Amino acid sequence: MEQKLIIILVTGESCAGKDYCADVWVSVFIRCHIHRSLTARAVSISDAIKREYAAATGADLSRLLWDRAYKEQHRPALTTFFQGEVRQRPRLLEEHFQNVVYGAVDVDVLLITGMRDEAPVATLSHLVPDSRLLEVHVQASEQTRRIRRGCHGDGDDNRDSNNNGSNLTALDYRPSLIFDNDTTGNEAAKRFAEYHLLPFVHEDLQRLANMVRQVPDFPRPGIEFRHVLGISQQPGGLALCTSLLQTHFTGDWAKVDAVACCEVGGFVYASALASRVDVPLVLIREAGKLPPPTVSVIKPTSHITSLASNNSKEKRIEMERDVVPKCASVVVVDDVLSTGETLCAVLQLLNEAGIGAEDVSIMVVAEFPVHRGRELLRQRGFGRINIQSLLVFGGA
Ligand SMILES: O=P(O)(O)OC[C@H]1O[C@H](OP(=O)(O)OP(=O)(O)O)[C@H](O)[C@@H]1O
Ligand SMILES: Nc1ncnc2[nH]cnc12
Repeated sequence: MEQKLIIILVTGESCAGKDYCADVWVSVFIRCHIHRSLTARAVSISDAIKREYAAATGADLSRLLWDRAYKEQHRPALTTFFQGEVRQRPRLLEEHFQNVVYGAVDVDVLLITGMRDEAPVATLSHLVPDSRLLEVHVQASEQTRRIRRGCHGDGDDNRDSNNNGSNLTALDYRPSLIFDNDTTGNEAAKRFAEYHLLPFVHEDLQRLANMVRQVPDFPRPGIEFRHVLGISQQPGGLALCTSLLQTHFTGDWAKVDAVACCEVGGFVYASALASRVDVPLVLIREAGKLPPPTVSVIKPTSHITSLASNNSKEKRIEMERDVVPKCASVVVVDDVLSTGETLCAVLQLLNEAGIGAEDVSIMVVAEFPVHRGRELLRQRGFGRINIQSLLVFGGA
């Protein structure tokens, strides 16, 4: 497969069925015929701490991994050990995550269970900048989980018992996808994977990626520029990109009131998409170009503009104040997400116009995780917004 590895973090409360679902999804990827032959594997990140605990205490590792009663006996000591390690090694999660990923360089799709940390895509994606990192949150009702707890284990581990109760309402961020795992059997999980996960390995995404020309040493030596806007200059490029933006959106276009975009790159893809889904545009321009009344905010320079020009400095952007009703549902579309400064400014501007983060989704054509845009958005209070990207690129 030419596309890079996809990493899916399968999260959720204990006994929601994370390990079960991860195994079902592995089999869906392996059997899918969209691609010639995909390899997929599920790995539990919490095995690492069990390994370290066994080495430190002499406990039997294979029984810790496979013998539920034995693991239960060791649970309090394992939890204390884990907490002590986290205190001494604040980057324990990153270390374990990287070890799991490096241990699976041979697979195309890696599913990681056993992770209970806040907003893992925002905090970890820069560590795997060439890969698409997704979080699928598996949830089940209290009653279902109680029944499952009685029947079988679900990879309950020290992270589970440490966790301060991550049900979705308590999450102050938004997982990429949510799977309701309340029914018995694997049919619903299979359908979920076919509908929501397989699109990420569809060849059309690779076709789109192939339309992005790489330009070495532009705009500065050492930068491998990806000409994302150039997709629209390729034969069929704009149509393909528009159709992928439409189909990859996890919301319902019928409930969207407007597509918002910031000049200049955003205008190209947002206009084509808005026309296709028949939704009006909200145009955001540099201050002084739109007629009053407007609202405006400061926009710091984007990553690429700050590299391109020595005297680049922040500007104001604005939109017409009454172009979209307050509390309307808005999808923000941009060509690139890199540092996230542009999207933060757009979200602040929408907020000035009466559109809160709860009514906004974001779609970008390409994301550069190395610049940690998702983390910036989260730190600025936009962590609950759904951000979807068609392409993921590493590099500077
Ligand atoms: O995440 P960020 O670091 O903010 O980068 C992303 C922004 O960079 C580019 O715009 P730019 O400001 O360079 O202007 P342009 O669209 O007019 O080229 C791109 O169109 C995005 O809007
Ligand atoms: N390498 C790159 N190419 C194009 N746009 C970018 N934005 C951030 N990094 C970029």
